[in-house]
Amino acid sequence: MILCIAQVLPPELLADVTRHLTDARFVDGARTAGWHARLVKRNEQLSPSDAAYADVIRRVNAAIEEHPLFQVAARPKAVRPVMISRYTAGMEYGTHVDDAMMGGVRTDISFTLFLSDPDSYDGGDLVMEGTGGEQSYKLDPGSMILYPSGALHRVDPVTRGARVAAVGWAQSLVRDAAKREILFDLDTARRAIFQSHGKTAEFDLISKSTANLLRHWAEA
Ligand SMILES: O=C(O)CCC(=O)C(=O)O
Ligand SMILES: [Fe+2]
Repeated sequence: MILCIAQVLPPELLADVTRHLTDARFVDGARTAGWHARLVKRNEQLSPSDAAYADVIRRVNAAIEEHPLFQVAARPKAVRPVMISRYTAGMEYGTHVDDAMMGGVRTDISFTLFLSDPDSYDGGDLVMEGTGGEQSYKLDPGSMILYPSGALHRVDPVTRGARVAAVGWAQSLVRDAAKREILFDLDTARRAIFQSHGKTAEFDLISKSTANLLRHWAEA
């Protein structure tokens, strides 16, 4: 399941993070890629030595992890600290698959939280390369896409301006993407029932099934 979530960063936090990043120190991004991805990775990343680094990462991670849709779509067990990446003109990240393990975390879900205004740069689409074709994404600043870490993907070359984004990975309590989608659908349905009819008997039954499936499937 690929899911786009709008406004994960509230406008004040987005403005704050963007301001911090304007004159922050970025370093070559190749150092954090696996050996094969390194061959096609041409970008920059916020340096851990930058004064704003710890604060930016902590606040962006908190906003992502607190978001109710992220919680219900990802069922996170562990979330890696985000990397802040920047692509200026000529930079790209060619086709690759993300490493399966990062710092002891199994990567089930990858995510990109876009930070730049899409009008401020050309190119830089995140492209998912599925067996059925390609799908491109370029979201508004503060919005995030979640996608399965097992999928081939790339970032198209930036031809003007700069594309800045926070990228990260999560291990899910529910390893199987199809099971996560069932739980997500059930949760969405029960919330819709609650919105329109309140805490009905149907709501209780779907809530019971959602909770019991999670009990079956969660690897705590
Ligand atoms: O910036 C993006 O949208 C994705 C970057 C990416 O694929 C990665 O860092 O592994
Ligand atoms: Fe990637």
